Amino acid sequence: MTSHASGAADAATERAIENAENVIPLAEARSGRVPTRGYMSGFGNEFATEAIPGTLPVGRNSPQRVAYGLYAEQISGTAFTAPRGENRRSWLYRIRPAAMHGTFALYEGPATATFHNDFHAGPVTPDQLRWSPLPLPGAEAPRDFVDGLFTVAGNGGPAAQTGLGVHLYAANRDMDGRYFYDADGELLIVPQQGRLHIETELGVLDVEPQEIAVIPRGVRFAVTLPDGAARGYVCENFGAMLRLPDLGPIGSNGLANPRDFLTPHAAFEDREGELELIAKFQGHLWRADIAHSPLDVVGWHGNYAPYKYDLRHFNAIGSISFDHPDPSIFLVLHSASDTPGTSNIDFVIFPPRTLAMQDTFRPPWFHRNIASEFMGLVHGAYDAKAEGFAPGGCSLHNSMTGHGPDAATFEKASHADLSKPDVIRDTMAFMFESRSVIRPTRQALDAEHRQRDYQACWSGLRKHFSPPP
Ligand SMILES: O=C(O)Cc1cc(O)ccc1O
Ligand SMILES: [Fe+2]
Repeated sequence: MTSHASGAADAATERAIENAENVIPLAEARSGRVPTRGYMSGFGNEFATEAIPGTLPVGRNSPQRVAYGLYAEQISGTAFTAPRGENRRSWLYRIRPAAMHGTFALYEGPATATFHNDFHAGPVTPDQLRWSPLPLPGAEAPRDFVDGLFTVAGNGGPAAQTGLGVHLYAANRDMDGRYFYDADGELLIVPQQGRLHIETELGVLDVEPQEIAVIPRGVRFAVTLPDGAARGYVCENFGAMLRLPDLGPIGSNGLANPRDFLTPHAAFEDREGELELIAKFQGHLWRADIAHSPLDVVGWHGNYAPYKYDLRHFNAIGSISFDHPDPSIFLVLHSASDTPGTSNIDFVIFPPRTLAMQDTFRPPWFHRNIASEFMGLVHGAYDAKAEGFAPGGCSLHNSMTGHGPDAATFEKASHADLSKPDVIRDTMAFMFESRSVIRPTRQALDAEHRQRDYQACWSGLRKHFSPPP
């Protein structure tokens, strides 16, 4: 595969390529020979990046002829007339426009049955639910990132443009010659095991467990697995794009800091062949032939772009007096709803931190919330669950369903020595929280890896009541 200069390139183009100091071709990126390929720092910034210098037009977006014979194409992620502070769009300068592909037909592959938005219209159980990790596929039935997706739960949908899909992935095959885009939702990818090398139209994201990747609606990408196998979680956001929360009295720093969000430089491949484009559109998967790689954007500018973030950079803020605060202090990103303060999705993490609160039950309290909570564990142990919540596993506590520390955690924390701080190391749990009930899918309820005895973790809570005589 060559990454630049197709046979049709004219002499000026060849010269520009030879002289380029900033050429970051996808082939080299893929080979790992550009380890510090580099990202651009900031959240939602107006970025400008070109893999071949001179690609971006100056002073306009759509000149009569784009440099090097490229096509100009806009991708918008918000309404044209959205307020300036929320408006998201990018201009791509590419070898061929996104319009060029074969006719779509419904996809018929492993993911057809497992990756969808059928959030089970029937009665939804108010029980607490928990699952062990999704097993990795065997060598006899390899799955790539798309075919390895398994929908656990969700609400709303692409037609309503609100809600979320909660998916797991377990994969052991590269997407080779196969490209995917999701028109239904923005994808928040939370790797749990194995690195992901994500080549997108707008550049390459390399993510490892404890980092996240966000791919906006519509952006084409392919995933390869440097470690041979990978497992993790995906939140498909049907609503407003994820953004950083306001900080209120915390001030101008803290939680996830904007400079730690990284957007890739432009990188492209100039590849032709019998390739495949998979689209997710209105809850179904579609497939089309495509005779060239759609990852052919040589330069782009704008604020609609994929990014990654290392959760270990999260600046956790907590109580330094007493009481365990609400988990909203751990909010990384949220998708707003039409009701102020009530998110479509809150993405919350429980990172390493020190608990020093006095006269306080330090782990999460027993509670029932109006919001619904899907939790996953990327690494280590979670401080509300002594056993059973394994890395790669997940739990679902829907609206007004009682939950909290298991019996072992309650006994231990009720008698802990509070004169010393608890230094919680080596942990990374997270929550996709939603204002609406997160409806488990039929396949998740029936799955072998569902822990049907989950409620037993609270059955050992003894009666301690001893009223005064
Ligand atoms: O259920 C959970 O473990 C998540 C959670 C954590 C916390 O510290 C307070 C409330 C809450 O829902
Ligand atoms: Fe909770």
